Amino acid sequence: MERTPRANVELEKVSVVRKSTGAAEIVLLHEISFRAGGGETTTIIGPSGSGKSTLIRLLNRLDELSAGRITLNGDDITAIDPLLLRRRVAMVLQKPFMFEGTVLANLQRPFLYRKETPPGRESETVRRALGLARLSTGLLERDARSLSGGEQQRVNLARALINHPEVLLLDEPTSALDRPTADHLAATLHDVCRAERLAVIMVTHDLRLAEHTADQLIYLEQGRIVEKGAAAELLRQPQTEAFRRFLAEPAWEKETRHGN
Ligand SMILES: Nc1ncnc2c1ncn2[C@@H]1O[C@H](COP(=O)(O)OP(=O)(O)OP(=O)(O)O)[C@@H](O)[C@H]1O
Repeated sequence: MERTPRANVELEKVSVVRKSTGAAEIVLLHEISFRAGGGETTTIIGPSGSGKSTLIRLLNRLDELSAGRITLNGDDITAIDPLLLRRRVAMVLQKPFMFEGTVLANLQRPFLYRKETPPGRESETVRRALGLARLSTGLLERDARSLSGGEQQRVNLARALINHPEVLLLDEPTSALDRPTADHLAATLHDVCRAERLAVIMVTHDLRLAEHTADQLIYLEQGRIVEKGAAAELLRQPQTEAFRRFLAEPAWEKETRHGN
């Protein structure tokens, strides 16, 4: 079977500055630097409005940076065609999004979009994607919109993985799911990341998800990295008062995203 190449995403002093409604400029991200490697999960946490979604959206060019550089295996991502980039850097959003039609039609969608022959229900491509997302083949003919939230999020994951991406971006992947479903998805993500040697970069408010899946943890406040390091260590022993306070807030993992 095809082996996904080991990815290496590197951000060097990445800043994002936008004009606010007046003439003033606002800094959404300030000189963010980190490396995310294949087979590892990098989890980004921080208070609402700290820039987490902006950061993750830079990585497949849904947003553009103002300064600095992002490379994928050494190549500047601005030099990669955005459609090709999004094939290499797949994304799963907070709310599952299902196109009209069956689960199979949803999995075939990326191929049709690129005007390629879609893989059939018996193909290795479809079976592999279902297997990675831990979905049963019995669901293939079901109307995708009739599935439960957890099943839909797994179809999203299967659709994201069907093109053998090198990087998987996840923006609050469990926030629309109940606790047991979220825990199952977390276990799946952990296994997929290791098995496919994917660089997983995830934004979450879910402390359990961070504890169970993160290798590297990044804590953002007001667009700046406040803490960065091995997740298990940082969660056990925060280095800054700001992060300690954030972790101690009882409500932070229950908070849901607004906007975007
Ligand atoms: N294009 C833009 N122009 C001006 N301000 C923006 C723009 N996009 C985002 N912002 C602001 O930048 C800040 C960071 O937004 P972002 O969505 O990245 O935060 P977040 O950490 O993901 O927040 P949450 O956890 O609430 O989703 C917010 O204050 C937001 O209102």
